[in-house]
Amino acid sequence: MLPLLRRNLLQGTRRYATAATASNIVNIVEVGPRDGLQNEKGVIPVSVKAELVTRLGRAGVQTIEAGSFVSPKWVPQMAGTAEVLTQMERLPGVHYPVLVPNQRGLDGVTSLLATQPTDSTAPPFTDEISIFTAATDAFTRANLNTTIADSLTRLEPVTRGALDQGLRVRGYVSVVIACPYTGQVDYVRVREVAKALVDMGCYEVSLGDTVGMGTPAQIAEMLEEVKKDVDVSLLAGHFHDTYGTAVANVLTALSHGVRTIDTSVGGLGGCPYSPGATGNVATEDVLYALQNSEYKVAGNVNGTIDLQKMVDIGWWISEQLGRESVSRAGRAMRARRLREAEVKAKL
Ligand SMILES: CC(C)(COP(=O)([O-])OP(=O)([O-])OC[C@H]1O[C@@H](n2cnc3c(N)ncnc32)[C@H](O)[C@@H]1OP(=O)([O-])[O-])[C@@H](O)C(=O)NCCC(=O)NCCSC(=O)C[C@@](C)(O)CC(=O)[O-]
Repeated sequence: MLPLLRRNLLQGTRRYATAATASNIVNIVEVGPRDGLQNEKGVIPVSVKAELVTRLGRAGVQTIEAGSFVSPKWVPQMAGTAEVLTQMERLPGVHYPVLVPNQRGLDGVTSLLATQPTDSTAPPFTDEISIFTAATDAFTRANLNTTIADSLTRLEPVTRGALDQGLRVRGYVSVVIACPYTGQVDYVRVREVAKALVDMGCYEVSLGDTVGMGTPAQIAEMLEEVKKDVDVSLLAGHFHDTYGTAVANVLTALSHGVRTIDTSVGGLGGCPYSPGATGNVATEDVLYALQNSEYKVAGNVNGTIDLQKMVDIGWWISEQLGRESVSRAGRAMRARRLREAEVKAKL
């Protein structure tokens, strides 16, 4: 326990001790620029991706997953992440994690960091990587071309290498409820993989309902299983909204002591290896749902994240992609604003 505690302190883990003493502060990890955009069919210019990250930072988001150092043959939309990191505005104290699947990905991050002038007072291009695996071999094969066991063996030296150069490491476990290839998932497997990632050195493990099929009852059961081996303060929830249960799943996770939630502005996204899955729960929907609740979302605009700005960003990026925002709160708030403007214009 002690080495783990020390490592988490070093890595600046999002903090509180146990569910019983959990604070009411909710941390948002905005994954729109990565999970949101990775599934797009068309090519998205680097300038648009960089502007998206910049806008999210200005809206008060404290952690923004900025892209991936993965094979462009596997996920073409994430090509150019190094350029995104150099072009976007980087704000002090804001984390910009990037997804890394292997040593080659970490080498890309290391090379980029080496180009940062040593006398620069600007925040680093990034201070965090995210590694990822899954709770089934079938999904791991589709996503990483290997098994769970091999992925963990590969990721161990990557994690060590990242920690050695002072980077924080976050872990993902995909398909924690259902797998698009093998169906219902064994939550014991989720617990084992999550524990392996924590033991490896991850300061936090994000549990992904990749397919977006999970119901609140299933999320609760899965979390209670994982919590047998992993302290809830080290867990995050990552819920896709395919069946419309994502906000309910967020509330369930919070009631089970989870205090970090991955969200995607405008409800962008899907997973290239989970056919039919829709985007992550929309950031705007989570911010809206948590208003006037016992929870307070952490952020850098008046101590929180600016919901109106997020609605505008959700619409802006959706229009860049040639469609409308799918955030329910984003749509309703914009419609209301337009209606009010019309009424005012008639006066
Ligand atoms: C891991 C590999 C590379 C294995 O793929 P592989 O084909 O077994 O690997 P390889 O070593 O044979 O490499 C294939 C080619 O990719 C290159 N390559 C190899 N590595 C890199 C790298 N890091 N960056 C750039 N290029 C790379 C490598 O050099 C080679 O190029 P070639 O010789 O053919 O020209 C591949 O499977 C991969 O990139 N997978 C990433 C898939 C991915 O990004 N999925 C989406 C993210 S996960 C997700 O969305 C779920 C999550 C996190 O959101 C949570 C949830 O919702 O559940």
